[in-house]
Amino acid sequence: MLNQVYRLVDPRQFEVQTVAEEITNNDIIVRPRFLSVCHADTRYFTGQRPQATLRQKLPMALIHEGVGEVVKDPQDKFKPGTLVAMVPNTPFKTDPIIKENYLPSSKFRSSGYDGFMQEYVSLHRDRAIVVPDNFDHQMSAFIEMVSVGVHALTQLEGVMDADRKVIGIWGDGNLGFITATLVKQILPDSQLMIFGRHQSKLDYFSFADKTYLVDDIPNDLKVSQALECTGGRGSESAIAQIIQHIRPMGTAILMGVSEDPVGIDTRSVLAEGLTLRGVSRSGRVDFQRAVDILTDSPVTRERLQNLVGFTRKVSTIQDITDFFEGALTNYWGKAVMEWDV
Ligand SMILES: NC(=O)C1=CN([C@@H]2O[C@H](COP(=O)(O)OP(=O)(O)OC[C@H]3O[C@@H](n4cnc5c(N)ncnc54)[C@H](OP(=O)(O)O)[C@@H]3O)[C@@H](O)[C@H]2O)C=CC1
Ligand SMILES: O=C(CO)[C@H](O)[C@H](O)COP(=O)(O)O
Ligand SMILES: [Zn+2]
Repeated sequence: MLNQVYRLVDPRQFEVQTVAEEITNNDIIVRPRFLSVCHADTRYFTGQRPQATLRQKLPMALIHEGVGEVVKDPQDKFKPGTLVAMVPNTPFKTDPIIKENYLPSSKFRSSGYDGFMQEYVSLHRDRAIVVPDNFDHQMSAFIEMVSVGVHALTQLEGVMDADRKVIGIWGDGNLGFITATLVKQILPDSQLMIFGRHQSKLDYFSFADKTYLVDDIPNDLKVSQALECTGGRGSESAIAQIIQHIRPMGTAILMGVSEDPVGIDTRSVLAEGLTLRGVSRSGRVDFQRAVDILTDSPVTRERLQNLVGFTRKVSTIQDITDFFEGALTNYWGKAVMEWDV
């Protein structure tokens, strides 16, 4: 198949390249419909990754969050027109212990391998998860990020001690909001507290039990377990506050990506017997659990629809560039493009 792939060739510069692709009987062809931007994509778009990383990874199609319509299935199992969420992680090996998203042999789209900004995406058939008809399409575009939140909470469930009284989330942006909605479904008996930098963003977390600005947290406040959803330089102070406010032997799940190493007060981590668990990306099972939670919970779907922040139809390279520039200045919510190239 000859495919048109929209690749970032240099920071802020996209180019369409024609690529010959081999399709096997195990693949399906999907036409992308709604695509959502992750911070990882904006770091490539703006050239915030180190020069050596950019040299190694570009040219590359961005975007690892999206839904599309099945165009062709050689096995006729997916009907043409079926809406599917595309799983960006493509494993080539299995391991009894290491999950697919942590296997070094797996390929992750828009991080070294072409993402979803293509005319057609060829997917191994187990990388497509059917999206129910009653899901909002723009919200469905970021099911990948929901699956990351699901993966984080699944990891927390496996690691944490019996104290689930208070779950604290640091970060008042997209990942914090998604993870917060999931805490309400996965740990419904826990009190949910959000710690953020912007009152106007914290106001969106109306379903949380309590929200705090990070410079106004009571000294004696304690959380049982914590999730860090900040990233960048903000991770350092968020992790420091988590260490200060988590109960002894609590678990902190770290999700925010920082370009430079951040300092951690290991003396306190040791003294209090804390567990720090890193979480990155997600696998097929997390996507399926995410879709199941959304299917069973209309209120979660409604909350996540509130996270659609900036949308636009894109048809040309100029539209794509303008869309990414717009996503950079968008204050609240996910940037979702209707892919019409
Ligand atoms: N592990 C994974 O698989 C994934 C990781 N990520 C990463 O998660 C991070 C967050 O992504 P996203 O939610 O989309 O980004 P957002 O910018 O939407 O949200 C981050 C929010 O956290 C706030 N913040 C910064 N520092 C602190 C702090 N110390 N305490 C509390 N809040 C703070 C930010 O405020 P301000 O803007 O003022 O700094 C911002 O409002 C990024 O690094 C992203 O790359 C995203 C997806 C998956
Ligand atoms: O966003 C993510 C998953 O949804 C990850 O943070 C992202 O894949 C990290 O990739 P990179 O190493 O290219 O920054
Ligand atoms: Zn992402």
